[in-house]
Amino acid sequence: MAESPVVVAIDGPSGTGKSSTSKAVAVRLGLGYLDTGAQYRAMTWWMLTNGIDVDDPAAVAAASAKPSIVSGTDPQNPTITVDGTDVSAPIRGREVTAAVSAVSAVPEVRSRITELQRSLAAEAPGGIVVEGRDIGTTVLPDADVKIFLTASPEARAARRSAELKGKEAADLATTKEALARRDAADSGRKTSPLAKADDAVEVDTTELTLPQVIECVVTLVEEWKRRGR
Ligand SMILES: Nc1ncnc2c1ncn2[C@@H]1O[C@H](COP(=O)(O)OP(=O)(O)OP(=O)(O)O)[C@@H](O)[C@H]1O
Ligand SMILES: Nc1ccn([C@@H]2O[C@H](COP(=O)(O)O)[C@@H](O)[C@H]2O)c(=O)n1
Repeated sequence: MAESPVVVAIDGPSGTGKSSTSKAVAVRLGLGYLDTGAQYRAMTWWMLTNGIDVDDPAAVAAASAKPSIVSGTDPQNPTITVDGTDVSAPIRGREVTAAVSAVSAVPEVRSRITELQRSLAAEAPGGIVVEGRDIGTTVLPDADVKIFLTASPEARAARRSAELKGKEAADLATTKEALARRDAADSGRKTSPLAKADDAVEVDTTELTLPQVIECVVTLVEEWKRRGR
């Protein structure tokens, strides 16, 4: 008999390893993968490209229904398009990163993107790993397994700097400050802030390698399956 789908929610601040872990867990367990940060980045890219003032919540709200954002959920090849254009590269740029917390704080943006996330999760045939900031609390409060990843600010800044080396790299202190600023904005917004769900398992990844974090999450999902779903 085919196994029923499992829905895994992975939340946490920036640079804690959500994307790397979620993708690898999805591949290991044969699940879909959804990067919800990419959807907020895609919305932000569209606002910037279309000359919308991202610091004007009313202007962002009024435009938020316009772009068509489509996410592909194959963990081996996650995709994101806006009005048919592949935006996977530009959404990672400095301009989008600096503006995304302002755009994602707008309630109309969140309700539109939350709707997309819920339909993708419901459509995933064998189950899905969804990563973000509010998946366990708001988007999928009934997720089967909920994880909240953390890591020290130093470890997160070091990881991000290593990742950006040779691209848009800034010094470690600047990177740490930028991460702290984004986390503060994401945790402090009124609508659906970054938060750990009461029933999420917190995993501090500061002293763990990426393969150890992946193993830990796979074990939690397998334990959940063994308990009889
Ligand atoms: N446990 C770990 N040890 C060392 N490096 C790690 C670990 N987990 C992730 N990394 C590395 O840290 C960087 C950031 O990881 P990742 O993009 O998965 O984090 P994230 O939580 O999704 O960040 P964001 O929310 O900003 O997208 C990547 O280069 C990744 O390879
Ligand atoms: N569930 C989520 C996911 C993301 N955001 C916002 O998007 C930004 C970018 O996320 P990354 O994971 O790609 O770094 C993030 O800083 C949040 O502002 C969100 O609000 N909810």
